[in-house]
Amino acid sequence: MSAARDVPPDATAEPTVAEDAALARELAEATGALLMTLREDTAPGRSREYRGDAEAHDFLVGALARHRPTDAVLSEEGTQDPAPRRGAHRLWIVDPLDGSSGYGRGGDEWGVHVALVVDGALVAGAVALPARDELADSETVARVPDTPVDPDRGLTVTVSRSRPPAELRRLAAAFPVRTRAMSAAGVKTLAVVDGHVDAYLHSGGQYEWDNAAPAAVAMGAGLRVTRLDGRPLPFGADDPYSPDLLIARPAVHEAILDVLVPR
Ligand SMILES: Nc1ncnc2c1ncn2[C@@H]1O[C@H](COP(=O)(O)O)[C@@H](OP(=O)(O)O)[C@H]1O
Ligand SMILES: [Mg+2]
Repeated sequence: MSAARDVPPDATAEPTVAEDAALARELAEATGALLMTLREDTAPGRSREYRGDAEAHDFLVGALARHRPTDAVLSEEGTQDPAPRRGAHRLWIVDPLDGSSGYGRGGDEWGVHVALVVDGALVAGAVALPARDELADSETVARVPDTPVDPDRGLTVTVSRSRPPAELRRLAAAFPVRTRAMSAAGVKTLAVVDGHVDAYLHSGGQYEWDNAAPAAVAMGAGLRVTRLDGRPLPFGADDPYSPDLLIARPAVHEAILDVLVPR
């Protein structure tokens, strides 16, 4: 009997995308539960925020090491040295606690992000918003209907509460724009996925851990996710800086890019 036949057919096979998305969901939910318990056990303030960041990171990265021991991980709270993840075939990009200052204060606009990039392409992700009882993953999220833009009604756009994008003014010159300020990238993204707003627009900077899992869920829902010039978001770069983003259903995405990127 050959050595190859001693190995069960799928023993060395990679997990499927559905298995990776299910793991992302399971770990986002479990990390969120840990953060809910910590929030109940601590007083509002910076100490709760710092403990949330650190304890969620330790739990999530530990769980990934057990479930996917050979995969690389980029976490907001982990090492910023790109060497261990450079060129990784499979790279998990996680934000153990996005919207950490709101978490520290005791609000509900915060979340847990878990995403997987394979050979530089975003393939799966999950976002948990535990204080809002929301959990979504790229495989099971419902498709958003691509309703056309009504130019008279205009668009509702969610933006950072603390750092609203300068591009809003250019949009508002083209059609009526109502803005909805929210904290945390996952909160804003799920507001688009749930149809509460038409688009999430951000500029002025972010990091791959802020938008990888939200982007995966949004793409799973049939939304378009790009930079503000229409190029794809970067994932797996040595520098995890991610300058800007636009998440919207295709008809809205096109209408906004028509304004922002004169063609
Ligand atoms: N201009 C900027 N530069 C760097 N990070 C930014 C940024 N604007 C937003 N972010 C990050 O993106 C996440 C969502 O921000 P916002 O709530 O303002 O939309 C936050 O992550 P953290 O909460 O994990 O730090 C925040 O730090
Ligand atoms: Mg973040």
